[in-house]
Amino acid sequence: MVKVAPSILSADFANLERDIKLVEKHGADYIHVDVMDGQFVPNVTFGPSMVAAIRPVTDLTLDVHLMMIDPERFIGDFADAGSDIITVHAESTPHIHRAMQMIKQAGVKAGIVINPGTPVSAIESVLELADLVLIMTVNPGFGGQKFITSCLDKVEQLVELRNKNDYAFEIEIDGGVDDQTAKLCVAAGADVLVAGSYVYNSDNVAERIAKVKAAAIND
Ligand SMILES: O=C(CO)[C@@H](O)[C@H](O)COP(=O)(O)O
Ligand SMILES: [Co+2]
Repeated sequence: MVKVAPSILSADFANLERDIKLVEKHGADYIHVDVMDGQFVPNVTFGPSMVAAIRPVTDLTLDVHLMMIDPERFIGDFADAGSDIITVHAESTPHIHRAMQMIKQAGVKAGIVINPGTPVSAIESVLELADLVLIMTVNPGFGGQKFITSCLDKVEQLVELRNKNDYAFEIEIDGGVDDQTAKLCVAAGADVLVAGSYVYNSDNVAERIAKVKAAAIND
């Protein structure tokens, strides 16, 4: 069954502990933490102290998505804060291989992520280091945007590369996931689906998580 990673970007920041426990109770697999620096993306969110604050609140995997310029500067801090996966953008540093090495050396799972405008070929040389490959299906910076279907071609390419080379990374999709787009993601070969507004902007979080997971069963 596909894993679901609710993004706390769409949670109630004044009630974050409650909102994290709510999705944990209703079948979430990871907690997706969107870190934005106001430079790589036109929005500002959390730093390492937020990861440290939510670490004791949940046993779920903390899946930390760094949308920041030169993320190498903060990998140690995010690792020390209790991140389980740290994912860096290929577009965010000239030293992406070093950034991935640093994450692994810190004892954390290493993720690589590409924007809608970046091809899979840009990350082929670091796939051997990756525990997770994240495909953005919106331009990063905000929740609640429309899913860009053409990005799913990249998921199919990654499945092929993983098979051909015996890589072990999970394929995660982020942006515009709902009960309908989730079916397309699963059909393309995704293992983990981030869902922010679809899960949290609802009175029935349990049903929303169940509907995303059901995408794997219906297809
Ligand atoms: O990384 C990002 C946005 O940059 C995401 O993780 C969003 O938080 C997903 O939100 P929805 O598109 O699911 O509302
Ligand atoms: Co994200």
